[in-house]
Amino acid sequence: MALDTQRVTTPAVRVRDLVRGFGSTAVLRGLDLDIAPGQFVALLGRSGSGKSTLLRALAGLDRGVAGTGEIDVPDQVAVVFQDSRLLPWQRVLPNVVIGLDGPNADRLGRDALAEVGLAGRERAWPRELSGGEQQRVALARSLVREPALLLADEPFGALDALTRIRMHALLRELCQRHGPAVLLVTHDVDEAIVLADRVVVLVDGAIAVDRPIELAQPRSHRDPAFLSYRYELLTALGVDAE
Ligand SMILES: Nc1ncnc2c1ncn2[C@@H]1O[C@H](COP(=O)(O)OP(=O)(O)OP(=O)(O)O)[C@@H](O)[C@H]1O
Repeated sequence: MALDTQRVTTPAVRVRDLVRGFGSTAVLRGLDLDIAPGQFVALLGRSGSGKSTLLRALAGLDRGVAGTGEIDVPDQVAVVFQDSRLLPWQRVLPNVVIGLDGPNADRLGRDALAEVGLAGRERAWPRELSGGEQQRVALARSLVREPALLLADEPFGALDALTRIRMHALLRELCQRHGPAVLLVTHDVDEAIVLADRVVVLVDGAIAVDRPIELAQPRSHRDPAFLSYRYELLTALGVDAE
């Protein structure tokens, strides 16, 4: 019983008093953030506010940077960036299962590709895929590892508006099925409201707004409640939301 209680209350991500800077410039100034297991959090902030710095810190990618504070993340963390970072000299399937051991790796990779709508493209080269398809492969490569935490830095930033909308639905579906905690960095307020259980806004190096999005899925931009979240978040970002 005590163990169960502990499991329910232990966050997937726990950040306390995180300070990160470059030279004399402080970027994160005592940031606190918890993300519950399976929770989808979108991170908004103005350009240069430190969103990628936070994500890189959580991913363990910034060891050279001066900083203090506590960061607890699960062992299994996957990261998706704006560009797919596929190896151009490897076909699609080997890109998905790269670094994966065991006799089932190829089968798991094929299943993951089918999940992202790319069954039959296992032997294609990355250059033969569209930008959206390459991001689908990047998602398959992440999810085949069943991460407890998915970190995504503007994963749809380079895609056209229609592809972006399709990718939103896909990401939401994949996350519901696989259940990782998610931290999605985005510039796009609507994307944050469409996808996230909770939206946090980074201002002056700390979380200034932490807003649960209490709308059923799928979410409509025309819903008055959607517009009210948009107004609040744009205002927090210092954008004239009138
Ligand atoms: N390796 C680095 N060396 C020096 N300064 C850096 C480095 N990485 C980031 N910075 C600085 O830290 C600040 C925050 O950068 P970061 O990339 O985290 O912002 P961001 O919120 O992700 O911005 P954007 O939305 O434009 O991608 C910026 O002022 C940036 O110039």
